This record gives sequence, structure tokens and C-alpha cells, in this order.
Amino acid sequence: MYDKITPPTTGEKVTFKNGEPIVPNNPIIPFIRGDGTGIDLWPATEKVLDAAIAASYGDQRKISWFKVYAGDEACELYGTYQYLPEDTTNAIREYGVAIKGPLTTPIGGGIRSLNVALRQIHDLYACVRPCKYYTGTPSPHKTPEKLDVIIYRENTEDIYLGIEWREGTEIAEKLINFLNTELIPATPEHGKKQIRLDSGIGIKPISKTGSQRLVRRAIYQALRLPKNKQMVTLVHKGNIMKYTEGAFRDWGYELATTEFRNECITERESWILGNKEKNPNLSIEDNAKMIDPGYDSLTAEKKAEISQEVEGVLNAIWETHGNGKWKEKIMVNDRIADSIFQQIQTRPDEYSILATMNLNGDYLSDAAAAMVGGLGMGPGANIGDECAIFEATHGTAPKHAGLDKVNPGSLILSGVMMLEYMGWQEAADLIKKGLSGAIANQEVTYDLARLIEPPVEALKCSEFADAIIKHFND
Ligand SMILES: NC(=O)C1=CN([C@@H]2O[C@H](COP(=O)(O)OP(=O)(O)OC[C@H]3O[C@@H](n4cnc5c(N)ncnc54)[C@H](OP(=O)(O)O)[C@@H]3O)[C@@H](O)[C@H]2O)C=CC1
Ligand SMILES: O=C(O)CCC(=O)C(=O)O
Ligand SMILES: [Mg+2]
Repeated sequence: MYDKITPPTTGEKVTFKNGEPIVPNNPIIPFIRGDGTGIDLWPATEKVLDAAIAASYGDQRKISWFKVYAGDEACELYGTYQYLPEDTTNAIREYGVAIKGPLTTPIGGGIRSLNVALRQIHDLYACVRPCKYYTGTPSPHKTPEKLDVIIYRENTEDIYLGIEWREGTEIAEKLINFLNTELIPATPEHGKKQIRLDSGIGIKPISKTGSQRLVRRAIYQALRLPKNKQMVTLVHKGNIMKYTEGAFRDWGYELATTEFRNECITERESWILGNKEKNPNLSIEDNAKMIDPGYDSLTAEKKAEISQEVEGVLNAIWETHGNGKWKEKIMVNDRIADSIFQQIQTRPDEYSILATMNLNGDYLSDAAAAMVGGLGMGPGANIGDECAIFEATHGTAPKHAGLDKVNPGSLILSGVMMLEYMGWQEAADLIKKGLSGAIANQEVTYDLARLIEPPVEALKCSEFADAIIKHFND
């Protein structure tokens, strides 16, 4: 079945039922070492995962690792330009759960991202990136411990669909002419806008299906969190791009208030109910004024719309959510993308799950990781209904490659996410304990060592892995 790889002789496949993995005690897990610093990160990660599993379960549980190839290593084995062989995608499909190091993507020309290709091929529509502070981690932020968010980033559309045409090509020119002469004039709201002929063109599709399945996963995750963290924030730039970013927000709210009606309350609904709770005799119009401070200067039509909204909410959910019952529900709100970047810094503890489209989530996950110690501490997972691939938020960091230097914390914590996904919580907890112990003892790699005052001597990547294992016994 495979051309150049051979699965381990012992172990079984992970299977899936209703989107959840069923994990045997000896799963076969494909791994991609990765380009650049992958050569340093993967051995450190494998060592820590194996040690934690052995310490937690003895010989009752064990991963049989299955080496598969992508990126530079794949070209060495399979030949020129064979960056993502079918062997690799077939193995990931067959075994269901995989983990990978980073893979290089050239800028401008060259191959399209292998990382993105893997997410697309396996329909791993939710990119899940928790940003949580480990005590003692040096951070550029004053109160990093207040940040504890999980970014749910849509992982298959928006810029990831990758539909674009280079400036000057026949199709780009054809498309620009079609837009300028037919589509834009046919859409009155676009006025006299025209696209310059020397433009590259990219298409940014945001679908209702893609948005809602992502938000659905985010809400399910919120249901698993403690009550005070049950909050989902829809991140968008809907003030500028109404039918893509704005639609993402609207579809998110629609899902929350239909499929999860009993579990969710929106922020605006909470204001309407809260106003009536404080003053049971409040008129619909006065309530409308309170939820929309600019109410008095609105048109009659807009005022009527807001009053209808208030009346609609009271009629629909006063019985089920009123009299403070809404405080027990998942709070769904939304924030404009630029604003959320400052909000997570100025009011980090007011956020929990951030549901985003693709590009916003890409930026936001690096920025949030920086607050809790940097990219060396940023884990991630790409989750679909019948497959999952775990990988760090960062890339190949080529200038550090092969130096046994970079922080493996991000890939190790991605492994922790994998263990949790598999239900192997004891091993996951042991690694978190070891990591916390190493950091508290200032046994850290260069990226964290340079932030500590006074600076401490940095451990190598491999030494940090050993330190984590040593601190299992703290
Ligand atoms: N999922 C994936 O595989 C991803 C792949 N990429 C690809 O990676 C390549 C390089 O991208 P680039 O923009 O340089 O971004 P990187 O994330 O690879 O690196 C940027 C900087 O982040 C810091 N950093 C990254 N990883 C670690 C780590 N493990 N420990 C400590 N610090 C770390 C380093 O900062 P400093 O030097 O200041 O210490 C590094 O120079 C590109 O080809 C890009 O497309 C990018 C993102 C994700
Ligand atoms: O695939 C790449 O090169 C970049 C991917 C990326 O930035 C991400 O997954 O956050
Ligand atoms: Mg990124």
C-alpha cells in the first residue's frame, strides 16, 4: 500500500465515531520531523512524550511512531519536488492522528504551503491554539498570567483557499476587466470603484458552512470549560468587509442562538435582559435606548428595528434566560479584529475562546503566544471530524536550525494537546508538571533565558527536554 515507508509492526489504528477519536492502548501515530528546526525539535518532543507515557502507564500504553515524510526530507527520499508524497497523506488518513514539525514555505513564488495543504487535504477545519501562561515564564507583558485563551481559527478557507492570480497574467487581466466593466457597475453600492490593471487578485471566500462548523467546535469547547471561562468571542473586521468578515459574525450568532439556544446568551441579549431585571417596568423603547447609546440620533426606521430586537429577545428568551438565568449560559460576543489585539493586552482576563477566520487567527495566535513567553511556548492542533494533526504555532526558524538551540516547548505542548485529545490525561498532566518545574527552576532555552533578569545561562533544546523529564518527579 505504501511506496517507500513501512508502518510499525506493532500497534493499531485510531478510529473515529461522531467526530471523536477511539484510541487503542498502542496507537500507531505518523510523525513528520519537519524542516529547519524540526531536526532539533522532533527528537526532544518524542523523548518527552515517550517518557511521560511510560511513567504514567508502564507497559499498558505506548505509541508506535510511524515516520512519514514531507518537505526537504521527502524530496531526499522521493525525488525532486516530491514535497508531500501520497504515502504521507495516505498514512495520515489511515491512522487518523498525527504530529508534525514545521515545514518551509517560500515567499512570493514556489510551492504553496505544505502545512496548509495538509490541513486542506484532511479537512482539518479547526486550528486550535491555546495561549496559557506557565508560572515563572519570563514575558514582555506585565500580567501574562491573566491571559488564558484558546484561539479557534478557521483552517480551510479565507486566504487558505489560496485562489489568486499574479499581476499581469492573462487571467488576472480578464478578471479585472470583467469586474470593472460588468460586476462592479452592476452593484450600485460599489459606486465608481475600479481595480487598477496592474493588480494581483486574490479571492477571499468565507462560507456559512465553514464559519458555523468552526464556531460549533468553539462552543462545544466552551461547554467543557469552567463556568467563568464559558465565553466565545467572534473576531472579525465586519465593519469594513461586511459580506465576508461581517457574515462570519452573523453566522456565528445565528448558530449560537439556534442550535445552542438553551446554552448560549449573546452580549446584546444580556444587556436587554439585565436592563429589565434592574427595572421590571422598563418600556421597550427605554430598553432600546439603553442598549444603543446613539439611539436618539437614529432614523425612525433604525429605531423601530432596535425596538423590535428588544421585544423579540424578551418574547423569545425571558422565560428561559431571564431573572439572571443568562449568567449561567455561554456568553457569545464579538470584537473587531484590530480592537481584540489591544483588548487581549489591556484586559486579558475578559476573554476565553476567540473564534476567528483564517488570517485574523494567524496574526492573533502569534501575538497571544508572544504574551506568554513567545513562539517557543505556542502549541497547536488542526482538528477535523475524522483526522487531527498536531503542530506548533511557529515555523521552521531557519537561522536556528540544527543548532540544538530552540525551545521545544511549543511542539511538546502540541504533543500534550494530542495526549489530551487521545484521553491520555495523566501523561499530559505529567508533561505540564515537568515543564512548569523546569521553567520555575530557570532551566530554559535561549528564548526564555534572555528575558530573565538577570539573564540565566540557556539550556540546549535537548537539555530542556531532559529538564522537563527530570521535573516529572517534583
Ligand atoms: N506550521 C508551520 O509549519 C509554519 C511554517 N512557517 C514557515 O516557517 C518558515 C520561517 O518562518 P518565520 O517567519 O521565520 O517564522 P518562525 O515562526 O519560523 O520564526 C520566527 C522567529 O520566532 C522565534 N521562534 C520560532 N520558533 C521558535 C522556537 N521553537 N523557540 C524559540 N523561538 C522560536 C525565533 O525568534 P528569535 O530569532 O527572535 O529568537 C524565530 O526567528 C517560513 O517558510 C514559513 O512559511 C511559518 C509558520 C508556521
Ligand atoms: O504554512 C506556512 O508557511 C505558514 C503557516 C502559518 O503561519 C500558521 O500555520 O500559522
Ligand atoms: Mg502563522
